[in-house]
Amino acid sequence: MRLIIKDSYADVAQYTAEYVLARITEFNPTPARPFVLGLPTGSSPVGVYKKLVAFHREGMLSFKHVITFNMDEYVHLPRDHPESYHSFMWENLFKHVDILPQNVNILDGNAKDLETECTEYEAKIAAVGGIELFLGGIGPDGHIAFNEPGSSLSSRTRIKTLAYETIIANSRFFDGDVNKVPKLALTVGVGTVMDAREVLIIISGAGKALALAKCIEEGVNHMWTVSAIQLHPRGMIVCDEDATLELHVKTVKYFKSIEKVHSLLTTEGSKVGLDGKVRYSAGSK
Ligand SMILES: N[C@@H]1[C@@H](O)[C@H](O)[C@@H](COP(=O)(O)O)O[C@@H]1O
Repeated sequence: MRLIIKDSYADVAQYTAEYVLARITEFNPTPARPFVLGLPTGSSPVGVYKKLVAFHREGMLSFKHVITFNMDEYVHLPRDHPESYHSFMWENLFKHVDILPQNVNILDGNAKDLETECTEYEAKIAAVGGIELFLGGIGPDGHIAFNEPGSSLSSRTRIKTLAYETIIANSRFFDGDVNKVPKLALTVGVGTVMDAREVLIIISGAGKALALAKCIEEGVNHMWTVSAIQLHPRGMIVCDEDATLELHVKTVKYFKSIEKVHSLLTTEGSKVGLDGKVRYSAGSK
């Protein structure tokens, strides 16, 4: 697993958006071979979405052949409620880019039969060949999507009762009133996220520091569902310095050194040696 540590949230957003841009660009999606992208809501991806919109406006990125699947949605919150995840996604990303509405998939928390809605969601993901890249965030208790502590690490899309801690955390979007926060949600499972060919989790702020430490320095554990990423062949966490507060200095230095060596292997980085000295200048043999 890669842990990329950036100075600030702004750098996390920039890095993640550039990563998504690069992956879609190199995939070169077509109608017959679309790029399938998993997406989160919450404050963590907001800066990423702003950058993706900017790339689109600059003509660098098209969503024409991108199919998206969102992670989750509240149950029985009207779709047009300002805090529904439908509203969030259209406001923050979809209405600003050229995605085809029929390519947007968000669980319907008002479906007549919620269980069927979940089963069909999994079937839809499978029908388009699975998810290429799943972006995610986490809650302070280390949950991905709405996979609260204790969720099975092989769980699939289903109805989930929210943990009290999550209800409190999300009350900031509902006038600070816990009573207004829906208590149930539909969510992809940990297994659904981990089935993606690549998983990138954004973690920022001191409030997520304990969860990051549990995920990086301890074992895979259903009480910190994000830790399942340790088993993923292409898992990556992009975090800011604040989120590293609970990590050992040794851990932070280790992952930073890995990224330093990694950047040396790229064309740009290869001009500078591990000692920081320029090995050759552009144009030299
Ligand atoms: N279901 C969502 C998660 O998918 C999200 O990762 C989390 C963190 O939100 P934020 O990024 O605002 O901290 O919020 C909710 O619980």
